[in-house]
Amino acid sequence: HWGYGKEDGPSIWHKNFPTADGDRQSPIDIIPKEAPCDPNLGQIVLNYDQCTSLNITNNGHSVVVEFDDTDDRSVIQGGPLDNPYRLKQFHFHWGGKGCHGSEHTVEGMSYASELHLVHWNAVKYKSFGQAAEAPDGLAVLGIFLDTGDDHRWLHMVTDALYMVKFKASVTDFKGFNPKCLLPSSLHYWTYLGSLTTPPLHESVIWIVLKEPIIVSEKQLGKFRMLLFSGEEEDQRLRMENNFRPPQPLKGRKVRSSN
Ligand SMILES: Nc1nnc(SCC(=O)Nc2ccc(S(N)(=O)=O)cc2)s1
Ligand SMILES: [Zn+2]
Repeated sequence: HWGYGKEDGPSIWHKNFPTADGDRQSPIDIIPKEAPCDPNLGQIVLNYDQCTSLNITNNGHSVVVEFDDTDDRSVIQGGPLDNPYRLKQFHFHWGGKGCHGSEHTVEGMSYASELHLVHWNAVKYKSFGQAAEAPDGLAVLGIFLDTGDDHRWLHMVTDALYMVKFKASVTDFKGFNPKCLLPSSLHYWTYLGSLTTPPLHESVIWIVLKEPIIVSEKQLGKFRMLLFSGEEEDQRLRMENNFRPPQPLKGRKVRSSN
């Protein structure tokens, strides 16, 4: 199976997932001066107030908070999107102690971590799985995490991490509204890309916010107590550096909201 190690990491994924060498792979290095402002790009609108988080789980690659996506309760719309996209889950990517772990980079600079809010086009497709294989099926909102003071709400996620230390563990996680994890500005870059982990489907409209949120080293450290490995496995592989490096742009244009 795939992972982030020497034997099963991003440089090997192409063997089982040939899409890894495709023309619209993610993440990418974003170069702001090569991402012109497009006046036709409206603002993005997030309606998360009725959202229903269900559980938090360690899937062996990241920690994921899943939502009830059986109706249009929580959606993202506007910006580059032609339809509202339904919130399905959010998860994080992070580095090791002291080194950075974001997936997108900005002029070669990486942040400490990156939060991905994953949405799917329930107007055009009947299921997440079907949308995940369509060129306009998914919209992922990427938010950079930088280090500084404690984030006043992130503790609600980090306090639950001890419950999902091992791969395949899951615990209830109701009533969490991810709106509290947004930065003050919703200015963004957008481009056509892919899932950043296998199956690497080229089905994502990426919306990456320019302004990072600030979390503390202590809060980030709690993510590193998670394990890639399951309770029954003997080796204790600490979950860290679960990020894919930037991929070739292959002529794609990155646009900027104002
Ligand atoms: N038919 C299918 N069902 N499910 C899948 S893939 C499951 C899934 O949500 N994968 C996923 C992988 C990476 C990302 S990410 N890091 O946000 O690009 C988001 C989501 S394909
Ligand atoms: Zn992700």
